[in-house]
Amino acid sequence: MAKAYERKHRIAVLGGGPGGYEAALAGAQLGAEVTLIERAGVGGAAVLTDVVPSKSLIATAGGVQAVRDAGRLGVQAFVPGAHGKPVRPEIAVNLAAVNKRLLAMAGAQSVDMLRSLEDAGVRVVQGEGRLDGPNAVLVSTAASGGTDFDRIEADTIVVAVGSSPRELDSAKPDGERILTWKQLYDLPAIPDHLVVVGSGVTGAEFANAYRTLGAEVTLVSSREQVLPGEDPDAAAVIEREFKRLGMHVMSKSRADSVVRTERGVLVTLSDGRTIEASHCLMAVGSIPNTDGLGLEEAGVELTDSGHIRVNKVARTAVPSVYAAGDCTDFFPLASVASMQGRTAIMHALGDFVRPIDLRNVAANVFTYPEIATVGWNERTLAEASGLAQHVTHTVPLSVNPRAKMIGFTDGFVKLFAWKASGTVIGGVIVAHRASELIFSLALAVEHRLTVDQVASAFAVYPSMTGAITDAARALHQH
Ligand SMILES: Cc1cc2nc3c(=O)[nH]c(=O)nc-3n(C[C@H](O)[C@H](O)[C@H](O)COP(=O)(O)OP(=O)(O)OC[C@H]3O[C@@H](n4cnc5c(N)ncnc54)[C@H](O)[C@@H]3O)c2cc1C
Ligand SMILES: NC(=O)c1ccc[n+]([C@@H]2O[C@H](COP(=O)([O-])OP(=O)(O)OC[C@H]3O[C@@H](n4cnc5c(N)ncnc54)[C@H](O)[C@@H]3O)[C@@H](O)[C@H]2O)c1
Repeated sequence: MAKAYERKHRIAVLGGGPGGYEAALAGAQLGAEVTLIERAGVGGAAVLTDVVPSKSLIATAGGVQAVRDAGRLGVQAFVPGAHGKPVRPEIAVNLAAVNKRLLAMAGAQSVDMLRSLEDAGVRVVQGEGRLDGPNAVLVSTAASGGTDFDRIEADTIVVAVGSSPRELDSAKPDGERILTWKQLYDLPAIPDHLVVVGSGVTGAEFANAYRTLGAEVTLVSSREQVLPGEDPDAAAVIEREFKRLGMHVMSKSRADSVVRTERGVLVTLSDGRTIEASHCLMAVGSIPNTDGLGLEEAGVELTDSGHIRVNKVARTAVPSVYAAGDCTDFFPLASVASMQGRTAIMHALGDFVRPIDLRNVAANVFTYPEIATVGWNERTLAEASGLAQHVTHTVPLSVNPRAKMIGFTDGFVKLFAWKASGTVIGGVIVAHRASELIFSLALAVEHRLTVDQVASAFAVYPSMTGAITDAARALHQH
């Protein structure tokens, strides 16, 4: 057998979502022999069932919202009714057509990604994989015409198997009326009344989108405020907006059970109250797909929740096994999965590696308005109180000229900086398309710019980014 340095480094990647995809591409780019094993489709849950379909549905809801908001700018639509009296036309959404469009888009993106892998020289094997010790993967390929078990030996294994919706025994999804977020795209029409259980990011995004598309929506939120993981001021703006949209928000309420009735569903809360509705979406979190993968047998350490423990370069407790994405104990975000996948391979192959700093991750909640965040936040700063002192400033969008012009003033830009040095350490933007505005703050946080450096960059006039430079200017220390 050739010595390790005389032959190509062999990499086996388990799972083809953002984590596995990026790992495989990076491996091929660095000259390794890469095999990627995927049981469903390249792109993973991110492309096929989670990020791409949900953000496409939200884009349609955004279209509806834009038509409704046009009145604020003086745009009116009417058709002549009886006796020439103007009648307002109704907005109609053909959900079957919307779902068809977004599933086609997701499928096409998966095919594009498969082609990119193949063009890069990655061998893609369709099948269900599991570890056979720290240097081999067993793949069941019978369903796709291969041998029952292929054994792929590897110098490095990257596990990127993602996660699945958490299911409650007392509220089992049936794919028709009681649904996980993966089953929403079979709906032929907008539900009459959708109960959304769980007000984390997934629940909040879907509740917002379906309400905007015309469904009656009840959001069952176990906490005092929706979006408990977000900046409290930002979550308050969203909750206000939900109520303005006519959503029923039931705070401090837990769903005990959800059952089918003749006409729909019956949701029973832990305090005994009940809600009758046509459909129920369960958005109560995820569990990692790490069961039965031979991980612990190979020496890989898991947390109590079944997530794979990894360090900042995505390495597990076993030197030859790395892990990326939702199956790890890092943030469950597509961008983080990709970064972990790339970092794992660069580390394994001895290339330049920058350890991942979770604090610098930019994230976005695709509600209307959106909440974009990066860096330190009020909670992490409170936990670290006494260690360091910070200053903060908030600019409401109601004073931003561009926001006023486009008729959208419900939001703000909040900046955090160290008091002594003026270094920007975090920010929150609540705005229409906040996801497109946060990058400037992500750059500032990642590269430790000071508030004065941010303030001295030109922002276009008029623009929402003007609120970022305004906030930075307000934090100038003299
Ligand atoms: C509704 C929703 C919306 C979201 N929106 C966003 C967003 O806007 N932005 C964002 O950054 N994140 C978003 N996320 C999170 C994002 O989807 C995940 O962080 C991302 O999918 C993680 O990528 P991954 O590579 O870890 O796993 P996945 O995308 O889950 O891919 C894992 C792959 O592994 C395969 N697999 C599993 N087990 C095996 C096995 N034994 N053998 C072979 N293959 C296997 C699966 O088939 C799957 O294709 C959203 C999540 C949800 C639920
Ligand atoms: N825009 C995005 O980037 C995006 C979108 C969706 C998800 N995600 C990722 O997925 C992660 C998980 O988000 P999530 O919302 O799916 O899960 P989550 O675990 O963050 O939220 C689930 C919520 O459901 C509540 N809950 C649990 N059981 C309940 C019950 N019986 N009744 C009422 N409420 C109950 C929990 O208290 C929790 O607040 C996010 O942190 C994010 O990283 C990202």
